[in-house]
Amino acid sequence: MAMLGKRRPPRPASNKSGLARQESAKQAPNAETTSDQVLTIERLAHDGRGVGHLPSGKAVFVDQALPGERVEIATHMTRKRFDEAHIRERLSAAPERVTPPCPHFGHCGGCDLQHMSVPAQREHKREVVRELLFRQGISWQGSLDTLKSDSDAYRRRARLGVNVDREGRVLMGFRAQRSHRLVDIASCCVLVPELQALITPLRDVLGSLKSPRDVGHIELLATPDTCVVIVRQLKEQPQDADRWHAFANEQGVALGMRSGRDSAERDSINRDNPERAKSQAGSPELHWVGAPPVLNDILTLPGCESLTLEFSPGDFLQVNADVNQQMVAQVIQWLAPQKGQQLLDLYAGMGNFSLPMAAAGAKVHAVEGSPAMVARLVANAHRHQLPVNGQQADLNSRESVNALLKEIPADAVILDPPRGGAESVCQALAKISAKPHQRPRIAYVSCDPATLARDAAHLMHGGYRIARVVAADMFVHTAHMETLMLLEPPA
Ligand SMILES: C[S@@+](CC[C@H](N)C(=O)[O-])C[C@H]1O[C@@H](n2cnc3c(N)ncnc32)[C@H](O)[C@@H]1O
Repeated sequence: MAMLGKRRPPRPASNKSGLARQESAKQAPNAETTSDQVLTIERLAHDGRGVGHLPSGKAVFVDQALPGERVEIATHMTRKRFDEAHIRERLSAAPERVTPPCPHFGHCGGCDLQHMSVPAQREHKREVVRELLFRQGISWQGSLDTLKSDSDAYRRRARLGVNVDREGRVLMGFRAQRSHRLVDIASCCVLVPELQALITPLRDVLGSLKSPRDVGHIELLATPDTCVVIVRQLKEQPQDADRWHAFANEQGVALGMRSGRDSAERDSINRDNPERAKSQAGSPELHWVGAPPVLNDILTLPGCESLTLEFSPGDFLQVNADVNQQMVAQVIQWLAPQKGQQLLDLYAGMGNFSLPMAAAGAKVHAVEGSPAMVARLVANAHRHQLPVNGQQADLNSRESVNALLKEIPADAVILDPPRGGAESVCQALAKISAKPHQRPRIAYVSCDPATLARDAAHLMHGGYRIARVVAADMFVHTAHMETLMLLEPPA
């Protein structure tokens, strides 16, 4: 169902815009007042911006514009090959346009697609997958369904920046799009309800602090049994500590403090994972106020007892619990592990795929880069008495990957890499020197369809074929997505 045509040269890991390459940019002089043009939007870019063309043929990426709309634009950035603009006046509206549910949409950079209906967002994401595969010479003619949740209030983890402006007002929120400017928020409709309920009390406590300037950011996390608030306190302030303790008691949340200056330490495994690197790199040690909470994720999958996975605050956690369970169920359904089959779970984290696969009968060898997460994964498997072997390895290293594939001949492989993808692993799997029918089936779970397409092309050049593709709407109202792909070895 997927045809492999002439292949374009591999593209670098995508930037968020899906544009071919970063170019030097110039702020358009007086763009706000002088550069008004009327355009018809032709299509959506990967990041959800509308794309139109000036009479000269130059492309323009327009914030919050939808295909078919006529818009008068104001250019805010000019580049050599394209401009970037926003809508000055919308002259017509596309049928997919809806009123954004959040009052902060357009200022806050947390969401980029709230002006589109959710079905249209999902169609756009499916198109992105098809197009990125096509760019790698892969024409996917098969179905492309979407795993989705009924609720848009999905985000069980968030990091809110804190700042004090020139007038002395305390701001708490997310960064504006393509900017470091903090947007003050009074609500956030994509957070799970337990975290939404903390926004006003957090604003109140921040407003009552003697030194709000000494708060860097606040991390929020909701598990099935508890809510966690971790405060990054840049300088210890004992008088403010009391206020935080009172907040934790009133709200019934577990409170952690990271106080003091950043250390210079960097966790090398986080280099490929900017989100986690940001939240962990060099942060001072975490101190719990009161007893440390036990953080659990609970997987309830069809035909399987529920599985409890314990984790620590800095660990990778799939942000949308409902869609995550559907992804795990999908991978189990595709690989249909038989008793005794050997499975390799690569980029295994705390065992989100390893444990359910072992519970379904497979012998699992799980590989993860972070030593702390390997320990967590092994402990989680041990608690459930499941046959999971944990190994720490850098899966970007060709030597490690080649040794691993030689040592553990697998019936099936799960890949769930960070945004940079799993190029070394896929290049090695493409060259594996087993008889075709002994080569493993591969379930690839990706958070960047551009690197997935690149890696799928490597596998197809090694004889693999794409059997199934599914999009997972893990991050509703944003241009981010997960994509699942099943690749079969040659018959
Ligand atoms: C997208 S997460 C997936 C985790 C897990 N499969 C899950 O579903 O929760 C990617 C994982 O890859 C790990 N990782 C990042 N770079 C790595 C590398 N070079 N080698 C091995 N693991 C790496 C991260 O620590 C993280 O746990």
